[in-house]
Amino acid sequence: MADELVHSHDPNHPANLICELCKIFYNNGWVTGTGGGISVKDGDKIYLAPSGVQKERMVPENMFVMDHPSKEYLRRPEVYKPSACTPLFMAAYDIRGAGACIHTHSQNAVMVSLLYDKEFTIANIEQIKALPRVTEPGYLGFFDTLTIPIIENTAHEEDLKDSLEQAILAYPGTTAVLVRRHGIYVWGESVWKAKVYNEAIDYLLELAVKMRQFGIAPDGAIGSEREQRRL
Ligand SMILES: CSCCC(=O)C(=O)COP(=O)(O)O
Ligand SMILES: [Zn+2]
Repeated sequence: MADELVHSHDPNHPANLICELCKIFYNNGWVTGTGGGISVKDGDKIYLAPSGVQKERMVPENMFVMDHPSKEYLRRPEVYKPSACTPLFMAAYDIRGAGACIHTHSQNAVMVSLLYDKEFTIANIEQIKALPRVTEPGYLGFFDTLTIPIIENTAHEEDLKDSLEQAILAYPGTTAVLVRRHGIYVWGESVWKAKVYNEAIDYLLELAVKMRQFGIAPDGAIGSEREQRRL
């Protein structure tokens, strides 16, 4: 097998990064119980994790490598199947030209998907400034509203492909899609941007759940929370 594709002493090699980042994600409760994962693109090569494994225990030799232009596997460990998230990751690469895509089973994402209908919105929170405008250069501002579409879950992860693609096209400004009762997909131009976007979004999802518990609308006008405190 083409082991040279995944063996490297460079900590920034995609096969090493996937293992390192999945440990961090596991410790955040984002990829526990084998759920979730991350894919990284390096030039024409797409690095993918195996399906159904403990994501925090993976080693570089477990990785699949796909040639993006031909969609042929350059490396395919025989004992595993590629992640069921592969068609979803491919949507981020094909439609948005992403450099990495993260999928988590964050409870904050699941809770928000239960509290909101078609889309999640939040405004006037400093952390929004970590997120990109996407349709134009630069980042959202404090007074902007972050909107993330929500799609319905399916019995099998790979069957989410069509609705995820539709959501990406319907929301050209989004860098994430929530999946009801399941989790979230977040992508970015590079692995580090995807990581930061996922962290910022998860922070905002958690905050929104807490705000709603206090009767504060996460996309409400500034000052409305003070009205709430006076009640
Ligand atoms: C309990 S995990 C169910 C499958 C799933 O939702 C997921 O994200 C993991 O898929 P993979 O094939 O990468 O293990
Ligand atoms: Zn999943």
